[in-house]
Amino acid sequence: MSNITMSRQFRKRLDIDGSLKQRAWDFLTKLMTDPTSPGLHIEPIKGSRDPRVRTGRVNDNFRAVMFLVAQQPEPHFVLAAVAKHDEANALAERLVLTTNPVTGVLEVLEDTPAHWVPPAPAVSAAYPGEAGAAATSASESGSVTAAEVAPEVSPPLARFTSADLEAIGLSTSLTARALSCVDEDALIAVAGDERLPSWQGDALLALATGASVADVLAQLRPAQKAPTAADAAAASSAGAESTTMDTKPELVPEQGLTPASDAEVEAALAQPGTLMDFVRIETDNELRRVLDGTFADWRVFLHPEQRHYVHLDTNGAYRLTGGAGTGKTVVALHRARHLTFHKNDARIVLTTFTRNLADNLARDLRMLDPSIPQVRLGQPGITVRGIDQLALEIVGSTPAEIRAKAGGDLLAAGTVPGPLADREERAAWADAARATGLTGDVARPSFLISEYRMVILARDLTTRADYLRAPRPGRGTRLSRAQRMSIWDAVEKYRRQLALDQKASFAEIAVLAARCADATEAADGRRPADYVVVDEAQDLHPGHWRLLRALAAEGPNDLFIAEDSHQRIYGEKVVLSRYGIHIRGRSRRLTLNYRTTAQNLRFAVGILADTPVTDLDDETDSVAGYRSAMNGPAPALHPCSGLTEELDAAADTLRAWLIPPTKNADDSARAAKRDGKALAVEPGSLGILTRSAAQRDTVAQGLRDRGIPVQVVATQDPGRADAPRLMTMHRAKGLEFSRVILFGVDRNAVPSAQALADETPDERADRETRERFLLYVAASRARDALVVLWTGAPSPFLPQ
Ligand SMILES: Nc1ncnc2c1ncn2[C@@H]1O[C@H](COP(=O)(O)OP(=O)(O)OP(=O)(O)O)[C@@H](O)[C@H]1O
Repeated sequence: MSNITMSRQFRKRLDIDGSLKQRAWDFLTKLMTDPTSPGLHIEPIKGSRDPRVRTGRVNDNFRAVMFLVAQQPEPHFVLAAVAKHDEANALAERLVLTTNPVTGVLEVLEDTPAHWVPPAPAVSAAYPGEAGAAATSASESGSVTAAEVAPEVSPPLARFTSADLEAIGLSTSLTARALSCVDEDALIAVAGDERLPSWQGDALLALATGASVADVLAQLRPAQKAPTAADAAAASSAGAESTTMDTKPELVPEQGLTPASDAEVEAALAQPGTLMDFVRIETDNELRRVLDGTFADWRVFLHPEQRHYVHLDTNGAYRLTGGAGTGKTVVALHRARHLTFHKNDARIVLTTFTRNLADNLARDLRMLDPSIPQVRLGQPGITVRGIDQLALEIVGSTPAEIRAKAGGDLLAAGTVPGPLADREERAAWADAARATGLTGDVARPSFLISEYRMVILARDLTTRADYLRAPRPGRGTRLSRAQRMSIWDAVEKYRRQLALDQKASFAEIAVLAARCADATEAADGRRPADYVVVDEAQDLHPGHWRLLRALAAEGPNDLFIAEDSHQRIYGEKVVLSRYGIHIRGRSRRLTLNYRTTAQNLRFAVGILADTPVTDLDDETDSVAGYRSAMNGPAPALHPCSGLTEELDAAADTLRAWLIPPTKNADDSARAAKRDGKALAVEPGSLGILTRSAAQRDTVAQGLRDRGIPVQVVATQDPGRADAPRLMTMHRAKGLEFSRVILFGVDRNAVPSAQALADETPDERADRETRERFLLYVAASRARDALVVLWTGAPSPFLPQ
């Protein structure tokens, strides 16, 4: 038997050449069960820099390059690479398994001075410095600042000296390169280099976006004391040789690398930075989990921050926020899985805003770990549901007598109400307002729906007297006593009608479900879940929060909330403490974007334009430190003169993306894949997003007329890979695409003039903010490329 640890590069290579995967599975299972098996052909390499290096036969052409790092109690192999025979042997000669002397992170480095240094960054012509010049300067003075390197510009690392960067464990040459970057794009080119250990690129970007040296070290070495300013100063004045708290004389030397001892390797495997690039595999099941499916980093290699929040034991409700694409959903999935191991027979609810998003969560959870039971509510395992679906299930499954008692004013004699569609809900309020003679802004269905949801249901008000007295925090429109009286008349009328129809809005069903869960607990002492994990929480309304509070008893790890206040596109702002959910002091933010290129991210953040945003704790939320390590083209902005031209532009863009297959397409695709180059995109990974459903249907017809088939995604996603997906911006919430066209981003469409007109004057400002957030959500769905089209005047939300 043996243990194996697999590097990200090794796993990735198997995906580039899919046929290797089965062979790798055979090789690795054999290696784990009997490392002495002669079929493995494990051989040391003569003259290798690291004496522990071995190669093994994966198939006739390919060999694995690995390190045998321990023999006792069982052999332990660290798999570094898989490559063609000769390439593997050559690599094996040069590779060294080492640990970073400062951070203790495991690193596989080539023992050649140049290899791990990324190509020269694209610096502007005005920039006088060279990486070499910076390095010379650093070695002469012991420390050089980015501002010294490029005095006439404001480099992203201007706040730091070379000693600062070296104190984190970055090599002298990488430090020089990073400090020589005059703008963010240049730094991303350096930091995003695939060959760098992941933690190093991330550390550079974190420093560039506001983190301190101490912050970076605290994340990478959580158990150790972060250096103080005095430590840093001492390190700086002592020069590179003594900047580290380690006793080693040199920081990440680039030649003459010292192989790490077995004990150092063992210790490194526990470091969060190591787990960004390495995974230890001890069982067949774990091996299957790592190898199965297409390569998806998120299933195996988490950022140290993400890992922290997955494993964190909380004292009660906990909130994780972060910009679009920072991996909140990934953390929610891993955390739900982690909680299944937390206690025997744990009952976990993983929920989100819509049924479609819940279907995606269920799919991704299966992808993450098919062995985790996805179960019905109340059973051991994970129940994945949209929050409204969950509410309906609870109401439906509560014994009739308990439900009847809990229902009170909201239920017709213990029935299970049918949910009202949005349209029906608006009509019911319009009828109630008309019937009771309610007039003015407060008679608008949009106002009444929100008053009912945010005040009456939120506080479970059942009498007129309660409503007349109730505080209405956060409501934009002030109400006189007479207005409240009239509104209550409308509420009674609305409720009577719904009781007759045996219907209820989803907001009412959520409150009913909360009451049912409370009543069941009072009757038999048990709530439906032990732990609740909720994603996309920024859009939940007070009824949802009451339900979430009622699902699991208050206690450690009871409620984990993933949200981004900048993506609130549906409901009004909610402050959780008003609903018995206390997160003060238990709230953190993710900042590394894994989805979008830095160019798209900058554009999406530009849409927010410093709009003041408060979070579920009523504290200011910001996008500080939000960063991406991926480079791509700048978003393309196309003004058009009319609908025809806009449709032509969309069709041309899609055609260019959907490169038509040529005679030799198969060969070139295979070659591109083998070389790790980008392929022409899958049609189903392209997204076209519109502000309204009507516009979506116009675009569908327009594109089909131009010979481009599209899949219109309304409620259910057909999920076909053979045509671009067309949907509203609202429907795209929580999704992602390789490339996106935002269609019709005109002044009247975003913000939607119709949506604004629907609101009372006092509620209009919040609605406008939500329209801005909607454009931010839409723009942040694109991974690689973003095209924005409009006719006439552009949306005022587009960044200049
Ligand atoms: N550790 C990781 N390694 C690689 N990819 C990751 C990692 N974490 C997240 N991703 C990828 O980044 C993308 C965004 O992740 P995710 O959907 O979890 O972000 P999010 O914060 O929930 O986004 P949004 O708020 O926009 O819904 C996904 O493609 C996901 O697979």
